[in-house]
Amino acid sequence: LLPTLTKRTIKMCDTKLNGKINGVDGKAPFLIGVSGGTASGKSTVCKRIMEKLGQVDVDHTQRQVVCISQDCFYRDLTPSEILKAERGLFNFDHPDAFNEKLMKETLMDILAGKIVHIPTYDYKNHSLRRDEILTIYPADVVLFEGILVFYFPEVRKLFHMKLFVDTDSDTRLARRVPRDINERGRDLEQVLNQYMNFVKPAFEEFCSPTKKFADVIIPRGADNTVAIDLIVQHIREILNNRQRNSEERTIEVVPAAVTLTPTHSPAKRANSGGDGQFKRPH
Ligand SMILES: Nc1ncnc2c1ncn2[C@@H]1O[C@H](COP(=O)(O)OP(=O)(O)O)[C@@H](O)[C@H]1O
Ligand SMILES: O=c1ccn([C@@H]2O[C@H](COP(=O)(O)O)[C@@H](O)[C@H]2O)c(=O)[nH]1
Repeated sequence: LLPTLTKRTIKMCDTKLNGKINGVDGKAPFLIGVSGGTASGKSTVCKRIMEKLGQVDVDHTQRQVVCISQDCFYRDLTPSEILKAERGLFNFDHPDAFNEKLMKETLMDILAGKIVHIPTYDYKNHSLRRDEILTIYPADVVLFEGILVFYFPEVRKLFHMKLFVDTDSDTRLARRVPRDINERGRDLEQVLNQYMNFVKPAFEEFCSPTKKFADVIIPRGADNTVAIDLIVQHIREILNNRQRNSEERTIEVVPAAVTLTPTHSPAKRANSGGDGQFKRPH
């Protein structure tokens, strides 16, 4: 006797986490790089995008859009470098300050649909906080923001879309000073010295030249609501298309607990090319 079959429609790459892989079934997340000088508004632009896509109040495990800061990929400093950093003599705006390998590997893991764990960054102590780990769950859209996200070719080529937040340097300095004093434990003299010795020259040498790689340049950062709305609209269209494509790729399968011989399987007959393999509908 054949068991009664319950047909169930699943997506091609149905997985354990919320029934989806990368948020978009069987597809890598849409990876967006967001660069720009210090205090240009990168994080604020990302926050606006998340807000407009209705993500801010969503539980972390369920988010369709997530944002990661490149600052979580600063490399560990040697003891002598820590001493330099404490005296304001370490260049945190130079590409060598970052762990390029880990950055690339983590983004590749994200693109492969893996859950990744990254430490947070402690600006006061110039070090990664391995006691405060962020868990990044698979999402449909991943924003990766930082001053040098387009600098490293191997990282740059992973992005599906590249944004550059272009805010003039006076405005950036005027925003960095209070932020670093209020949030990052600096005093005025330290902020200005670091800016003149490292931040400004490194911006000109390493960050600004990467603007040419951007698909979209956002003048005035988060003030530019027109640009942000257009980007959000574009992301929505991409997500809708991917969703539509994944629905077209659905197949019918038999519940795993039911074992059938191929010739007697209505489900198989409906989807089989005669070789016992399920086929995608055309
Ligand atoms: N459009 C804006 N108007 C006023 N303040 C802003 C604006 N965008 C950002 N800021 C402030 O400037 C500082 C730096 O912004 P942030 O988004 O953190 O820049 P980044 O991520 O590029 O370093 C923050 O204190 C933020 O609140
Ligand atoms: O220990 C540190 C690490 C980094 N910085 C500065 O941070 C900015 C990058 O962050 P933004 O949010 O893009 O401004 C970079 O310019 C570094 O100088 C630091 O001061 N101390």
